[in-house]
Amino acid sequence: MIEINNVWKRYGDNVILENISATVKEGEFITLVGASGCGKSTFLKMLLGTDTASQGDILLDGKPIPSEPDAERGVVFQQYSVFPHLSVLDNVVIARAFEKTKIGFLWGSAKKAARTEAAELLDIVGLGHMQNRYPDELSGGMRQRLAIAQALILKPRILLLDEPFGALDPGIRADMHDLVLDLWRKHKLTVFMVTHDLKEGFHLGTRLWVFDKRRVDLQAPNAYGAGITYDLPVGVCEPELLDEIDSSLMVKN
Ligand SMILES: Nc1ncnc2c1ncn2[C@@H]1O[C@H](COP(=O)(O)OP(=O)(O)OP(=O)(O)O)[C@@H](O)[C@H]1O
Repeated sequence: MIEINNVWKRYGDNVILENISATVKEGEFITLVGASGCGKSTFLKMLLGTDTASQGDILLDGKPIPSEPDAERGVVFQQYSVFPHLSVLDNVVIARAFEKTKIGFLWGSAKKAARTEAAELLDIVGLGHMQNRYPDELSGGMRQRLAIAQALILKPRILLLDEPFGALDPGIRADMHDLVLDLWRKHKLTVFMVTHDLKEGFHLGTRLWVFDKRRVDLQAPNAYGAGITYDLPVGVCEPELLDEIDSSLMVKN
């Protein structure tokens, strides 16, 4: 489904990502971990289409990934991306409205259908009872549920999650894990999720990627970028390897 071929990303002389190659099948759930600033978000942006590779290519079903975001790729960021002046329900409806009309407004039966669909999704993410409330009345976990509902109303095949639960308490995070795993299975999504938490990476999904620099020049710290140093199936990792990765990330984070 997705082929990443010798992808490099540079900003000026600063090499961020270096020679990344990987193949991802439909339905995989990949968690990405790596030191702060190593280029995980940049990588997600290239999958989303808001940033482009400096070299190499990313193919989706054999074709270059579209250079603009589209409904195939839904995204949820750590920073809440909700509209404060709209109700919870309208925040989900507007995501559909922008997709359909570019001006973010629906009429008649299209509006009714979008409202029904949005209400169903809010039930699924556990916000059915908050439909008429406003974002500032929601907790952090609830706002992330809302952001997930906004992404899902576009029926994406690929869900990109950039540290979506980083700001949440551990108990709420566990609930969100269950939600994301449930949605992944039910909607047969392909998921890429950035996390700072290696344990979260090993708990969720099917495959863990560790981003790190393979080579370092102390005189020129920006001369080399990060690659995928570990590509591991989730759940079968030796505890020693987990410790090894954990300590290498702790040194750099
Ligand atoms: N538009 C840009 N122009 C120049 N440099 C950029 C730009 N976007 C990101 N960078 C740089 O690219 C590097 C990687 O940033 P990125 O946000 O991808 O890292 P990250 O691994 O997601 O970090 P964190 O875990 O802290 O969120 C950083 O050094 C950042 O300053």
